Amino acid sequence: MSAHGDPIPMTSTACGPLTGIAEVPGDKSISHRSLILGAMCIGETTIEGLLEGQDVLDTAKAMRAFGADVTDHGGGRWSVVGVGVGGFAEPDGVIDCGNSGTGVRLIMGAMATSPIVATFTGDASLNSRPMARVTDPLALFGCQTVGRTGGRLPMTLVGAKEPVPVRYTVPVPSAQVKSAVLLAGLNAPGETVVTEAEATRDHTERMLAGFGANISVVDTDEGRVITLKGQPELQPQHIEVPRDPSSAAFPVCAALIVPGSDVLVPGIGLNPTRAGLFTTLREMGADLTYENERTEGGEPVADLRARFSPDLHGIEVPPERAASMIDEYPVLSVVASYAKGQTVMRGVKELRVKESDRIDAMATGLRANGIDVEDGPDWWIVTGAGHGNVPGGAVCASHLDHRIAMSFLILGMASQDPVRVDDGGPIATSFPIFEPLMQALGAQVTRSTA
Ligand SMILES: O=C(O)C1=C[C@@H](OP(=O)(O)O)[C@@H](O)[C@H](O)C1
Ligand SMILES: C=C(OP(=O)(O)O)C(=O)O
Repeated sequence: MSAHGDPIPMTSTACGPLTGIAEVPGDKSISHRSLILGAMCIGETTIEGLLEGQDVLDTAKAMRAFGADVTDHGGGRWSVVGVGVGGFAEPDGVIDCGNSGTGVRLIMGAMATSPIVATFTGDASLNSRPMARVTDPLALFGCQTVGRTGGRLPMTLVGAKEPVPVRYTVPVPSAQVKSAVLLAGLNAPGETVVTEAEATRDHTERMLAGFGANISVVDTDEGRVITLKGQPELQPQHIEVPRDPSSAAFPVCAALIVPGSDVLVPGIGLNPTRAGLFTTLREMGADLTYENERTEGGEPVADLRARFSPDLHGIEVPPERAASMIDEYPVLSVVASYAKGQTVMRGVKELRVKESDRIDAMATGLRANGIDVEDGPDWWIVTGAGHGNVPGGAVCASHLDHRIAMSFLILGMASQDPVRVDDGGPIATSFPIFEPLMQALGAQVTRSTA
């Protein structure tokens, strides 16, 4: 089933060269944070280029339920009139975050130190994902949780009436956990200190500083130590959301594997905590260049140019790079299928607790399409068939996971036989224009009967 309706079976058939300009939508991580931080200011935050994917729309709806005035002005322009730090109202109904781990975990953090009660739920995928990783540190602030066995949604949070600041070391590499603790720390008096052994995406830290919070980040032997002074008065901002590197990954990877392709993907955020895929692809021999490198809104940005790359070869992806490309492993495994030799991916246990078990979903679907994949608890190895030799021909389950659906559709763009996915509906959570954008480049992606 699709995340929000009937399943949408889709087929991808080998196509001629992909050419043109691929303007991918706004960054999903920054879009969620723009709405949530906007809701925590007094005054009006304006946003340009907001991702209007279902995940972010569900966060917008949630911010309204907590009392913020969120308006869609059309064309990706939005405004949020916030209620201030600690000003969240108690929602009347259940907060449904749909398919979005980022949405639910960040919102739980944002409400955990206010004296209100809120109940959260999501779709079948989200309701099977671990939430104790967030509710455990939120309990240290004084927030109570009642949920299903195993720390799953639906669950109710009773926000702390008299929150205390927290010192917390994040036990898994997760920007969502780090961000939930920082957002909770906003309404606790004194200093909240979060340590992460491995650097994860740092949008929350950068944006909190932009909104006027007193926040510092220090690199130590234990990792990154983030100190936030509680109870600031956040200042409303104007935010221009950069285009999403995780969405850019799809047209970029498609261009690398389809003979004759030459695609420009302009204005992509290349924050080092997000850009690991592009480094990896270049190490694999991809013809991928950064043009017009510049800084926008404090973030490094470039236009990516990807051309067909006939000499791709497998590599061992450094495990310490995993956090900076965590959402891109599914599509990397597709490029690895077209490379010569083995692509070895280790230190990626977190892939098993995303919208689906992404190692299992990709390994099963790639094997069905004639690719050799081995996998273990926190590793997997793809043995490439090389250009022209990827059989294809299978129907793949997308498991309510947008990145799995898009990855298999990319696989079919250069395989011997078409590749089908049982449900492309979840693509709308993060990349609602994927289908027309890829078609405009020359891809043959169609809705079909599976
Ligand atoms: O903070 C964020 O915006 C995100 C963090 C990552 O999740 P984890 O924190 O679970 O690694 C990533 O997979 C997700 O797509 C977005
Ligand atoms: C993991 C993802 O998102 P989330 O955790 O927000 O559901 C993703 O977009 O790949």
